[in-house]
Amino acid sequence: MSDYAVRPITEAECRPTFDLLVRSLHGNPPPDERWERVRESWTAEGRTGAFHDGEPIGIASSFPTTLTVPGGATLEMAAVDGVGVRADWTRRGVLTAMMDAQLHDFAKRGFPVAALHASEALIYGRFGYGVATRMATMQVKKPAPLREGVAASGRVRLLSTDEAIETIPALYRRMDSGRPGAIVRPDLWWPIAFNWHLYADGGNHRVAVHTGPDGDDGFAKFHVVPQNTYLDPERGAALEIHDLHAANPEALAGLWRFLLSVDLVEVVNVRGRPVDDPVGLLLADPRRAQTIGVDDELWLRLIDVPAALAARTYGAAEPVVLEVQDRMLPGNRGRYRVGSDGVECTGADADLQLDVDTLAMLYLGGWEAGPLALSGRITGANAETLARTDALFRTRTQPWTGTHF
Ligand SMILES: CC(=O)SCCNC(=O)CCNC(=O)[C@H](O)C(C)(C)COP(=O)(O)OP(=O)(O)OC[C@H]1O[C@@H](n2cnc3c(N)ncnc32)[C@H](O)[C@@H]1OP(=O)(O)O
Repeated sequence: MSDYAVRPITEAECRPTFDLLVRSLHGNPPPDERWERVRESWTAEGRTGAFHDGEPIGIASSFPTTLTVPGGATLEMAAVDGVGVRADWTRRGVLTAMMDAQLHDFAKRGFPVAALHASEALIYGRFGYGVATRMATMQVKKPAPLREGVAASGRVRLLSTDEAIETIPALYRRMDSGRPGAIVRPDLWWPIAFNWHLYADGGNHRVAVHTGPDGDDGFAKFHVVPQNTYLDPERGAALEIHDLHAANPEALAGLWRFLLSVDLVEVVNVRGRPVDDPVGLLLADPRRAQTIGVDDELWLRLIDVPAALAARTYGAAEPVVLEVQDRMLPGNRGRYRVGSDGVECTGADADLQLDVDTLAMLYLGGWEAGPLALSGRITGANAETLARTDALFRTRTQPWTGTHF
């Protein structure tokens, strides 16, 4: 029998579990004033803790949102936003116990999918999470003027902290990209993930908004980091973009034109962009923009495989029969016939076998079946079956979430 208990946290346990999370990520727990700004975002609902003698030793937190899937439908999603185990309790199965409790809780509450961003890539595959979207890190070296003829006729203005907190959530809501992988940012996301960084003690980020003919249609949150030193006093700063969303090509170009024009900056860095981000194509000299890394973004967990498979659309191809394994949620095990006319459970012979984490990788269209087979994640398929799988699962745009949680 274990010497800790895993259970939902109470309201009184919100702050100690938040502090535990922050400490597990090597941060400093917030003083009272900062805690006041985020406490409404960290309620007891959806938070599972591990306790020893009444003291929290682990936390696995989540909030409800929705995920856009290929074809444009949205699915209720549990967003796992904070996982940590106290350093003196690690590698004793605390996370495993919390994940088990959390997955069954999500199933009971009717979430067909869950997702997270992983601090390390070795942790979550064992619990059935697979990398469903990837993100690019890009760097633009100045000077980097836009290509002649790029339409960027709108205006960009900087917001005060209060204006940003007031206006950006509504602007983001209006900019539904329809891209597979996008999520709704619920009210509780903003204080903890966006507003927090606008205050001097949280990062001093600035927010720029683009206005086109129909009103505000894009924004960028950024932060300028000095790079000058005693021996190199004139070195330009690095401008780091933390959140960039545009409703149309003109807004995207207008925001980039502004960000690349900020004085005393020699380089603009941006993480978390879609892997098909077009910034290089906007520039007169495309080599000024480089993709310097591609990382995993959204780790997706299919909680209810039949419901998730049925929610998305598929390309035109003959059906494939997938045989799915799931160690933690055995109800998902089985064979599914996936075709352009829909999905059904079947007793037919399987065309290929895969685990539920690999199915999550295919699900939003972020991976081709070939590399998944070459790496042993898909078994039993010949080249024709893999081509058919791609024709069914491939999406028009690369999936991208663009919201960190
Ligand atoms: C969604 C998010 O919030 S991501 C943030 C995750 N949190 C952090 O990174 C904070 C710092 N780390 C921690 O708090 C903890 O180390 C955790 C949460 C990552 C892991 O918690 P633990 O209680 O140690 O995990 P647990 O003992 O259940 O380990 C389960 C398995 O995963 C493995 N594992 C756990 N963490 C890691 C890791 N960081 N790297 C490699 N393997 C790991 C264990 O070795 C174990 O493997 P086994 O089943 O083959 O023996």
